[in-house]
Amino acid sequence: MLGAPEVLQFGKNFIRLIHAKRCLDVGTFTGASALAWALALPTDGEVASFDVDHTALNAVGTPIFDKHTEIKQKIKFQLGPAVDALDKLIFDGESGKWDFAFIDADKQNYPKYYEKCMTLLRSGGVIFIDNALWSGKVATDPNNLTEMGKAIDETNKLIAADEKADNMLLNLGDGCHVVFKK
Ligand SMILES: C[S@@+](CC[C@H](N)C(=O)[O-])C[C@H]1O[C@@H](n2cnc3c(N)ncnc32)[C@H](O)[C@@H]1O
Repeated sequence: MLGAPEVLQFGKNFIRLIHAKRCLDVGTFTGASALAWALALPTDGEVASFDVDHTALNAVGTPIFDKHTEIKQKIKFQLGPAVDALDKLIFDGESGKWDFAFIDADKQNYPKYYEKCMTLLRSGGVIFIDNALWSGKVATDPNNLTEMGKAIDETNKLIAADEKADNMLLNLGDGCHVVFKK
């Protein structure tokens, strides 16, 4: 599912506010979130977008990106598990060199995505975690969560307890957990 338009717009505003140049996009789907970040970045900005499946990207996003090469040249779409891709960036010495991350792939891996994106972000960088309220269930029905809901709840608690971060969990879209790396 696409990120909610208000979440994508909010992210674009943050990217401009923190003068971001390098964005991690965990979960490509059609490429809508990668497009949003690319539109907010300067000409020399870059988005690394990860997904295990490029069916939706090829069907919906690629025909649009092909017509707009100035946007396409800012985005690198990588096929494969995002955990592996983030680990490779860390292995390649990319820690502390990214400005913004959007976490919006498989929910079970959210805690791992959070930790890896925190490693990759510079001080002052920002992470958005999408679906952080999980239709409100993490607040209203915390004892009856699915495995996906439990992973989101775990991530929210991990963030709240993280001394390396300041955070705000917003009722925006399906919940947007905004994290500031100190
Ligand atoms: C909610 S969609 C992403 C939507 C996109 N961020 C947007 O706003 O347009 C989630 C995506 O995560 C991908 N995904 C699922 N498991 C994954 C994994 N292990 N690694 C990378 N991507 C994964 C799915 O294939 C799906 O396209």
